[in-house]
Amino acid sequence: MDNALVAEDLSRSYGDTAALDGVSLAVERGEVFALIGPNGAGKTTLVRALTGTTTPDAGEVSVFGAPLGALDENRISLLPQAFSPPERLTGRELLAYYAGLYDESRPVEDVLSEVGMADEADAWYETLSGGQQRRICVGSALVNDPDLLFLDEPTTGIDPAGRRDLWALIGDLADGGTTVLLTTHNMAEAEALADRVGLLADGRLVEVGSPDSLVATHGGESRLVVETDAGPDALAGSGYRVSATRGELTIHGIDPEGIATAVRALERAGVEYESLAWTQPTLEDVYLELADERAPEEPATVGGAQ
Ligand SMILES: Nc1ncnc2c1ncn2[C@@H]1O[C@H](COP(=O)(O)OP(=O)(O)OP(=O)(O)O)[C@@H](O)[C@H]1O
Repeated sequence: MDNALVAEDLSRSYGDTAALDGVSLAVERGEVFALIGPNGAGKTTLVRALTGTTTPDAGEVSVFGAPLGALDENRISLLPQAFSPPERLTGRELLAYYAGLYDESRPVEDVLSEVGMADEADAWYETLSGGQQRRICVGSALVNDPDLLFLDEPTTGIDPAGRRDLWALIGDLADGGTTVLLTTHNMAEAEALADRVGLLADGRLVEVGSPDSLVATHGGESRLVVETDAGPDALAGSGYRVSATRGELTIHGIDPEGIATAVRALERAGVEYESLAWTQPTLEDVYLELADERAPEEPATVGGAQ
């Protein structure tokens, strides 16, 4: 396998906190790998250990087959989560400043247009909106045309249209052979971009797989969500597994071909509803299941097995 990045048994503690607890990971060349996990799981620490911006207590990192210390810095780039650029510079000047740090760099104008900032390029960075600033930050990570790009929460604060533009840009970079490792709290982002997703929890990589395989293994069942004031007993005796939250009944385990029958059961039971939505499990369900961010919700079984 042709790996861009290999980490073996990385550990990093801050006092009593084990931010990384034996993380091993390999990312193939040209792959987009998304790290997800709750606040404090260790994602930023892992990115920092992989880029040499923090030194792990134990473990090894190699990039393009060489130890991190021997790497040509022109080949990698990091968009950190927190970015404090020099003050009193415009977006264009900032990108030119970062471009000047490399032996070879891309034309600043090209990068400005890629991140959608060509029109605001002459405004001072500190006067830009949060999302516009984040776009300039993303641009600063692209000026050296890296082979391996680390993006720590790249789209935080960016509006939905801008986020889609950045997803397209990241997709294009990957299609062009750039390896991308990103962290995100946006599961749609991970699902849209990543070839593989790794879930970090308490400093450990607890699950790695393609979005589809993770959803198939951990996502749970398809379901029909009914917007109604009816309670969970409304379908008693029907054999459906039903759970209720305020204003909603969820009928679990409904495949597309079972939708019509479930709707007839609702009508037979006299359940009045505002809307119906059939949903398939997503990466968000996987996340909630694996990261255990909510108490497990056991659907009440009404009237026996379906
Ligand atoms: N410089 C530091 N000093 C002390 N503790 C730290 C430091 N950096 C990280 N930690 C701790 O290490 C743990 C992992 O933090 P990290 O920032 O890597 O998590 P994260 O998954 O990136 O979180 P978030 O999603 O909130 O950005 C946390 O408990 C954090 O408080």
